[in-house]
Amino acid sequence: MSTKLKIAIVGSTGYGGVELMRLLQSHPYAEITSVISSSSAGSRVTEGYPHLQHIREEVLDDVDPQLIKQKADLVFLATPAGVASKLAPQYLAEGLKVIDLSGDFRLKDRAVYEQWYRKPAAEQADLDQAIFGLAEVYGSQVSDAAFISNPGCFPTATLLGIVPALQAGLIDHSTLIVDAKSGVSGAGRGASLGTHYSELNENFKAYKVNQHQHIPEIEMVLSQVAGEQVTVTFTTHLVPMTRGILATSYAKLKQDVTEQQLIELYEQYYAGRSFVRIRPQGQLPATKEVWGSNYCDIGFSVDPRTKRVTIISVIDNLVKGAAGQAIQNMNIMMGWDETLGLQFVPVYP
Ligand SMILES: NC(=O)C1=CN([C@@H]2O[C@H](COP(=O)(O)OP(=O)(O)OC[C@H]3O[C@@H](n4cnc5c(N)ncnc54)[C@H](OP(=O)(O)O)[C@@H]3O)[C@@H](O)[C@H]2O)C=CC1
Ligand SMILES: CC(=O)N[C@@H](CCC(=O)OP(=O)(O)O)C(=O)O
Repeated sequence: MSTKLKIAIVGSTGYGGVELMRLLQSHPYAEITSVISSSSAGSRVTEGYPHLQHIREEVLDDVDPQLIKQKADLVFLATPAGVASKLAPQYLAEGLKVIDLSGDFRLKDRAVYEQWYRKPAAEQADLDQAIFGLAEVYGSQVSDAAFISNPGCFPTATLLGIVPALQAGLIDHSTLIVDAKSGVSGAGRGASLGTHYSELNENFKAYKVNQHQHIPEIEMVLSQVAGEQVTVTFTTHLVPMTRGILATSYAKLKQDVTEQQLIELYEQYYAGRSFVRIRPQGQLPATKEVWGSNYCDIGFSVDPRTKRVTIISVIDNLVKGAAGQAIQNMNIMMGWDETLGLQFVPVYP
């Protein structure tokens, strides 16, 4: 390919933005041409992130859509909730492709967004344009898109773990319970009481119980897959580690199924997809086994006593849960192999 796709990153001073910068360095067909900050335009990326000494476009630009249009073809938005709903329509109007990492365009019902995010929702016409970028479930829609709403980190791990079993009619969805744990980088770079060292270290806590904004996103997809309304009990926990999400999903089985049958079902469902790895019988995944990579690893345990299945799925929240999945979506949008620039082996130990 002679000319590379030009990329702008809004929110490049945050964790999602900086992870996009790290990953895009090794993309063969894309190059970063603008890094953008709403609060520090004119300063240098390396002031906040000295590990990025080699970045060529290191002076931060402003969020101005016309400036970005001159410099880029595609914009990643890695901004807090409530920002992309205003910026994305402006970038789309300039003819830019947009991939939003926030929750602003995932929930198609404005009232549901406002209930869970407690912010004004995006306009309905913009919501209708945005394709929910869970490629392993909605692949063909992603390949036709110019505007992608990247899934949330917890929904990515949870949905990839549950969807094949639900679609095959193997689980009673009214019994679904999901227990999810995240490393602290999931909360972004900003300091807060709940995430500073002495609150987090040697500690393990549940948060946003029955109030997490990812509950309606998980229910939206599971309801589409089941063809009827699905509700879940979903509890998030903060773990004193930097990266990683582990989701444990429990459900009653509707029929006798062995672990080997589940493995075969999932391998079939994800055939041709590069980033979901199904573990062999008796092996359950851990967060370190996907650290720094775009993989989602899934393992099963069936309990014949309770007739329940336990599904464990793990991702790196900043890669498959955010920047890596966003680049995977960019690759699919552009008609490229989904693995371009993402063929990392997890960092271990
Ligand atoms: N961290 C994670 O694991 C994941 C995060 N996400 C989502 O991705 C988005 C980014 O998350 P993350 O990088 O962790 O968050 P951070 O808090 O680390 O960074 C967000 C960045 O957004 C920029 N920003 C803030 N306000 C505005 C504004 N009004 N206009 C433009 N830019 C603004 C800030 O940069 P500046 O002040 O320089 O403009 C800031 O650096 C969030 O919506 C988050 O929920 C999704 C999946 C996983
Ligand atoms: C550890 C931690 O605090 N994680 C965040 C993830 C937030 C996020 O990614 O939010 P959106 O997907 O809605 O943009 C949380 O649980 O709220």
